[in-house]
Amino acid sequence: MEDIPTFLTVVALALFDSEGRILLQQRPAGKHHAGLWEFPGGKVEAGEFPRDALVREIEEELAIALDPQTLSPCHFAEDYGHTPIVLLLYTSRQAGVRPRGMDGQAWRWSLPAEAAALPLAPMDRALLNLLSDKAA
Ligand SMILES: Nc1nc2c([nH]c(=O)n2[C@@H]2O[C@H](COP(=O)(O)OP(=O)(O)OP(=O)(O)O)[C@@H](O)[C@H]2O)c(=O)[nH]1
Repeated sequence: MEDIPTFLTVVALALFDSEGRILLQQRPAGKHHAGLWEFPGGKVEAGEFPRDALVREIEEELAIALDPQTLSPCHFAEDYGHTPIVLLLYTSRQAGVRPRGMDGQAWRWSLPAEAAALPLAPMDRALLNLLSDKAA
């Protein structure tokens, strides 16, 4: 059997603030799905565990030192497009976070209803609906 994964694993974070808002970022120009809003995160690299990949991505993208102890596995989504992807969504309520867009990307805190009105990355609308009950 070939030692090649059949799908990409992507990890993403729904970070809640004390008002039940979620941190979203806009995919930068030049990337796949540029301009769409998403939960911060990215691809799990070979040899990495998902939550380590998430801590790395959040540091790289938003200069947030995420405490892994605050992470809870929450939902997953799948997209069987050209490159099949399984996205693992975690939540965190880590306090005192001050994001910086390290790729020059925009970011915002949004209530679930506000987030639903944004143009979202493909798998995110379903994930947002599942998250809405966790906002309060
Ligand atoms: N990070 C992230 N990716 C998402 C979300 N929803 C969703 O459909 N995706 C898709 O999952 C894939 C993740 O790739 P990515 O581009 O974020 O990963 P990465 O930062 O490691 O990519 P790179 O290779 O450009 O550095 C993209 O096709 C992206 O559009 C989401 O909420 N967060």
